[in-house]
Amino acid sequence: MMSKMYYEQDARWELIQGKTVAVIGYGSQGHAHALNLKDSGVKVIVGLHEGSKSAAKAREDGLTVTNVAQAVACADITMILIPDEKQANVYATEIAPNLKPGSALAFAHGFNIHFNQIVPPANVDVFMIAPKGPGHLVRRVFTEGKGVPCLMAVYQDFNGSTQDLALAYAKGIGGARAGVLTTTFKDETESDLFGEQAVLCGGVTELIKAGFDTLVEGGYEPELAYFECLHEMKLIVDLMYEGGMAAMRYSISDTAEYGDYVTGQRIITEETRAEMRKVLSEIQNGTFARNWILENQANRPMFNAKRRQEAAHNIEIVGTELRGMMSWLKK
Ligand SMILES: NC(=O)C1=CN([C@@H]2O[C@H](COP(=O)(O)OP(=O)(O)OC[C@H]3O[C@@H](n4cnc5c(N)ncnc54)[C@H](OP(=O)(O)O)[C@@H]3O)[C@@H](O)[C@H]2O)C=CC1
Ligand SMILES: CC[C@](O)(C(C)=O)C(=O)O
Ligand SMILES: [Mg+2]
Ligand SMILES: [Mg+2]
Repeated sequence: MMSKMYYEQDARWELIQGKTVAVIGYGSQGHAHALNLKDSGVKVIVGLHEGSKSAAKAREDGLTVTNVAQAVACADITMILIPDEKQANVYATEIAPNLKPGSALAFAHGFNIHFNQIVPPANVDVFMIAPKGPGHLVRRVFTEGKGVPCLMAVYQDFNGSTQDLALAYAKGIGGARAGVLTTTFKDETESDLFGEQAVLCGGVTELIKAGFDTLVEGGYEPELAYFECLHEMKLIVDLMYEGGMAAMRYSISDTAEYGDYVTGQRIITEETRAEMRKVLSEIQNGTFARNWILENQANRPMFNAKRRQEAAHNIEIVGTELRGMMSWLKK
């Protein structure tokens, strides 16, 4: 059975009204949560470290900025929105010693709780509101009067109303305009990691590059390969986003639809599906989390090398040139 979906009218706004939210971090999610909450009438303090690059931006945006310890000390809700790999250390040194008993600790992703990198004290509420979209869209769609759907989970219910508090928080960032689905920290963490690795980020970028490389190796112009494999991806995904696969297939030619049916399964084969199951099991058994934690402890040798290699791929060079000519992409 489908989990219950909550909307704005289900939220008990009085639980967050008059409260102070410390948003720790002012990056992709941080700026969106802080600004959306402020626009919803919630008191927000942004907590950042000494010498933070984003502090000036937060102040320019009209927010109060302090160090992390001070922000946490006066907060009723502390939302941790710094990178996952930095959270455990900042939690131990600056957040835990300043958490008010009876306050709430909140996350937008369950990694650190689920994999035991953060173990909260028993006298706080612990919840998650995880927007199912990038932070910049969480802000953009809010300013357009819409919202990004969110997952909601409660890990610890000290005050007895943590789920209602979480829902009020989701309303404050605009998520309840689109719908808020209940889940657990475990299910959000595992499904989010799987989705971004196998489908949304890892899967899609490798698929696009493989298509681009095949066309270029076949003698076609890189510009043509870029339009075909990357640019048009958004247009096709937009149709699926709006109406599912059937709506996309309604809009494309029957030739494309026939090609879709006969070729798709030659690309995503049983071998690919078996590998997906392996990826999922390595997420579930903690192998991925351990590797990511160790990679950071080693100062990211693999991550940094891969970032450099990926930036040098021909599709990025051609894409930068072509996007420079797309007047509609310029601010
Ligand atoms: N990115 C996304 O859209 C999504 C992210 N999430 C989750 O949200 C959380 C935040 O991710 P994301 O928004 O990508 O994070 P970002 O990488 O965008 O966070 C960067 C922010 O954290 C600050 N920061 C870095 N180190 C510290 C520190 N030691 N103390 C205080 N502030 C610090 C940075 O400051 P500085 O100015 O110095 O760089 C910057 O303001 C994660 O749990 C993630 O999994 C969930 C859904 C989607
Ligand atoms: C898809 C990547 C994501 O999970 C997200 C934007 O939802 C993330 O961790 O950034
Ligand atoms: Mg995600
Ligand atoms: Mg994620």
